[in-house]
Amino acid sequence: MPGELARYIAVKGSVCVDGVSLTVNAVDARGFAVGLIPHTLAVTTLNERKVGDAVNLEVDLMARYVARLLGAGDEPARAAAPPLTREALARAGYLDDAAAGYTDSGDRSDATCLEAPVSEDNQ
Ligand SMILES: Cc1nc2c(=O)[nH]c(=O)nc-2n(C[C@H](O)[C@H](O)[C@H](O)CO)c1C
Repeated sequence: MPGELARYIAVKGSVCVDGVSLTVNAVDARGFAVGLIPHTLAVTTLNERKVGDAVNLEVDLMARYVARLLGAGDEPARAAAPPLTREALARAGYLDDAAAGYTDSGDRSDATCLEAPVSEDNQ
């Protein structure tokens, strides 16, 4: 796991692996652990992953907001989090779209996920 992502991953928090939302069960210095239920294995490509494969990781938006709020003066943390707006929260599923006055256009070009490739080299 790239070091810059480790700060955003916490037990019981969410992480996206190859686009699949998962719950973090454990974290240590080497990385994090998740459990995979049969449904997830059946309907995603995660059952094709082998030890050492590179995967796409996306960390939780709320974790990045917290890091941003706590990270005054920490430029990487501040840059990683988008501005905290009702629309951004609605896009991420934390607010009802209508209540936020936001209509989903389906356009994810301004998506707020922080992505990083993971390989054996940077674990
Ligand atoms: C939050 C979450 N956590 C897990 C998990 O820890 N393990 C797991 O196997 N599946 C989880 N899921 C469900 C998957 O995101 C879902 O099965 C896929 O996205 C396919 O719909 C979800 C939604």
